[in-house]
Amino acid sequence: MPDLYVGLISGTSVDGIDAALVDFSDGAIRLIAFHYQPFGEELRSAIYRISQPNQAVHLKEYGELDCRLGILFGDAATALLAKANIDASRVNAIGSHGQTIYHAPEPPFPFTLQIGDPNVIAECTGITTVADLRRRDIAAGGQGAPLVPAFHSAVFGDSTQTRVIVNIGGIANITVLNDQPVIGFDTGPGNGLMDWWCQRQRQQAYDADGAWAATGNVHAGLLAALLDDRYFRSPPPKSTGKEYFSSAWLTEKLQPFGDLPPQDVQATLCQFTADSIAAAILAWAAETRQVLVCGGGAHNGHLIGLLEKALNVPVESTARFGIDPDCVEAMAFAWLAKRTLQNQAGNLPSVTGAKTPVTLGGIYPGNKR
Ligand SMILES: Nc1ncnc2c1ncn2[C@@H]1O[C@H](COP(=O)(O)OP(=O)(O)OP(=O)(O)O)[C@@H](O)[C@H]1O
Ligand SMILES: CC(=O)N[C@H]1[C@@H]2OC[C@@H](O2)[C@@H](O)[C@@H]1O[C@H](C)C(=O)O
Repeated sequence: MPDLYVGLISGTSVDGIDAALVDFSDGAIRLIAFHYQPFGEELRSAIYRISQPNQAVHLKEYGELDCRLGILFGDAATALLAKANIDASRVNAIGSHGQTIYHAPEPPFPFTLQIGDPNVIAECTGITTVADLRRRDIAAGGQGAPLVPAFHSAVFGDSTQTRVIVNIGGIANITVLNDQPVIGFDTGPGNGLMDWWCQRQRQQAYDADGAWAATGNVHAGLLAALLDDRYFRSPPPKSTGKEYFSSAWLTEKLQPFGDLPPQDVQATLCQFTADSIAAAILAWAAETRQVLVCGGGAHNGHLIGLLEKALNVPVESTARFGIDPDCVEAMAFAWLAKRTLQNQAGNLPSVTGAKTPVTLGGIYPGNKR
């Protein structure tokens, strides 16, 4: 009998909702269906606005967006199940990450905030919904992120060699898997700054395949300035977000290089992303011969080429292990929901820095009585 869970996430790129239907029966992890529901421009801007550091936000605006996203997450789950021709009553639970609008794990009052009201998701779908999956880890002294390394370990773990999983979303993170406790942390910007520059200069959501970056020249001075940041010098556990690596951060870094051609800036940002990921891998898994990439950055051939060059190791897609690179994060939240319902820990203290493993999230019951 299938053991079905749905995972839902909208990541830091704020492009839309990824929804995955996963079957965990017989100890396997099988993707049954995937659905992507893009956000419209107006919604993206509303999310951007509310996520700005130092932005005054009316509680009404916040509450409405929380509800609106709850409806959209519920719709995405419903569309996913329709695609798979699966009745909601057959799904054990939804694991919903929601949309991160702020991540500030620093003391004295660390917090992280994901919205997309799980009450609404449970009510719309009738399916028990597990959400708010980061804050218990923070309460236990952790960063609340990244959470996906535990899933990477379950799916890609191999104790005979060191394997590194790299997720390149808006922010990038790595997971180091071998016979030692899992290491995992955010390395810094993924596609986020390249996206912002591309949108500003070319009114395009992103630089497809890194083709525009490939036309520019890397500027050594700007590259050095970008890499000169305390985040890269600090050891894990660590996590970051677009609140830190923001457009304001980039604007300040660009200031002394005001007259650079825009394509050179893009080329340098792409090199910066590759170099900051490579430096993290070389610092914590220098021996690795196997690097697997997932997240949207896996489709940026120019970026992957730069990463391969910096590491001198082939960089392959997680597809090689049967997992579509665009589905990994959503599948992870299906997996985390199952852990929570079984009262099993979802965090890895070796990754997040939490004092103990903890069962993550809140449970919002569905309407199966
Ligand atoms: N064909 C492509 N060429 C280049 N880049 C691409 C391509 N397809 C997707 N991307 C990049 O991937 C991004 C989306 O990646 P993804 O969905 O993994 O991010 P996310 O999940 O929102 O982020 P995070 O993992 O930080 O939460 C896009 O914004 C774009 O920069
Ligand atoms: C706070 C937050 O939403 N963090 C994201 C973000 O996007 C990538 C990276 O930064 C990672 O730490 C995390 O997402 C994945 C799903 C994680 O928790 O592993």
